[in-house]
Amino acid sequence: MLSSKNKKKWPTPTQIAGGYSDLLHLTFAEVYKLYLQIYVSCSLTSKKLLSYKSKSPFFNPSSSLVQTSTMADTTASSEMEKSAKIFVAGHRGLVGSAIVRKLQDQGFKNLVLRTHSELDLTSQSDVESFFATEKPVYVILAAAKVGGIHANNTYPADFIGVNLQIQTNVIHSAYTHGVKKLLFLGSSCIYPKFAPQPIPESALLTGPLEPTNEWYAIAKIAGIKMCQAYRIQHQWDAISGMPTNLYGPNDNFHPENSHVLPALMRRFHEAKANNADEVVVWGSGSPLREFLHVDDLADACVFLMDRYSGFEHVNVGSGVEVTIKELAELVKEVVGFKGKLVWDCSKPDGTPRKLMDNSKLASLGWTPKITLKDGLSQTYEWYLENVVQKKQ
Ligand SMILES: NC(=O)C1=CN([C@@H]2O[C@H](COP(=O)(O)OP(=O)(O)OC[C@H]3O[C@@H](n4cnc5c(N)ncnc54)[C@H](OP(=O)(O)O)[C@@H]3O)[C@@H](O)[C@H]2O)C=CC1
Ligand SMILES: C[C@H]1O[C@H](OP(=O)(O)OP(=O)(O)OC[C@H]2O[C@@H](n3cnc4c(=O)[nH]c(N)nc43)[C@H](O)[C@@H]2O)[C@@H](O)[C@@H](O)C1=O
Repeated sequence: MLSSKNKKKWPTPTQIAGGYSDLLHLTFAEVYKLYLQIYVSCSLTSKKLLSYKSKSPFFNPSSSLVQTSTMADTTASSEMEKSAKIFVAGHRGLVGSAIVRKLQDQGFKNLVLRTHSELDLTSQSDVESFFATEKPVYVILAAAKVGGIHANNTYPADFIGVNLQIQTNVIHSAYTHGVKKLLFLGSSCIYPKFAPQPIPESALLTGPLEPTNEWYAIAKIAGIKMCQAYRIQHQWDAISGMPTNLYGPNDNFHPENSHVLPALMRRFHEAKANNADEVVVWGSGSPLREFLHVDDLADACVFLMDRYSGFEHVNVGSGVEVTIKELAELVKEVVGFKGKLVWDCSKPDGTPRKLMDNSKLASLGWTPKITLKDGLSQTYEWYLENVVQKKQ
């Protein structure tokens, strides 16, 4: 509310109209009317804005609404019970499979898992009856339409549509059927193309997105906002983690639709196997990317489920970035390809740099463990055993 103290400092309408009527070549009455219109409209807007600000955690995280609604701001979290039923959505993907490994390592035995063909998460009625029947206690949402720069750029309708459907169905049904806590996973592409580096969580919605993946990014931003909205309105414990570029076992090694790291691993491997002289790499090689091994991400996801219950999403990165050229040289070395690199500049570079600011997660007590070099060697071994040998 505008205080009466502030109001008294304003000149009276008569003073204003008298002072400006000559200057503006208007009659005293015209200036007086104009002033009153501006004054009324400004004070109404201020009142509306101040009333919104006093209720909104975006403007005022310590507002009374936030204080009385325990879920809207950060609250104490408790560890997941080892016997609790946990639904890991997308358990056969890169992230979901790593989360299942991590949970099993930690002694969680009551996991509920469904393949895409057993449960299509884009079907609202199927998701609804799954939750009604299974009644999981915790949900980790790692099912999504995912792909690299080419896939994102080529299938924008799928990337926005499928992701909005999956996350809306799962988040809403999880809430409706009494799930205790849900973790939603977004991606570093939610941030503006030219965000400050390293990118803090607060950079969300501060500038235009990278065009090659804006459709996917908009869906992911909607997921974060949906979790926040359910926290505010329903005091429900939905949290969001934003992973950087990931890699590891069970990645997608498709030649066009995958992310850069698995794409290059496959291309270098096939070039080596075929004694090729050169390998084509997309773009200029100058973009910077931060890579995190998926086992580190899985560890962070379980950590967040156990220890974090906050309104704001949390970045999950490695803190280490390389240029695409450096990455290509590293993958080439790990695979043992001896030929040369050729750059295809007709392909998009995407965002020039996206290094996450990981200080929030670090301050909670989590840090990554796997170096890029070790992670690459381990992933290549996995690729040889699980993709190459299975084809033969
Ligand atoms: N990979 C990366 O570099 C990054 C990933 N992330 C996020 O992590 C999460 C997981 O990604 P990732 O593991 O890489 O993706 P994957 O493509 O490896 O796995 C996605 C999983 O979701 C399942 N899925 C897709 N659509 C449906 C559907 N309609 N119904 C049921 N299941 C479905 C897939 O099953 P199926 O294969 O059978 O279709 C698959 O198991 C996503 O939210 C993604 O945004 C964030 C940052 C980086
Ligand atoms: C995780 C994140 O991943 C996507 O964003 P991205 O980081 O741009 O993803 P990318 O791994 O596909 O490319 C990284 C860089 O690498 C270059 N590059 C070289 N050669 C190949 C190549 O052969 N394949 C691919 N894919 N890229 C190549 C490529 O030109 C680009 O400069 C989002 O769409 C979205 O999915 C998302 O959130």
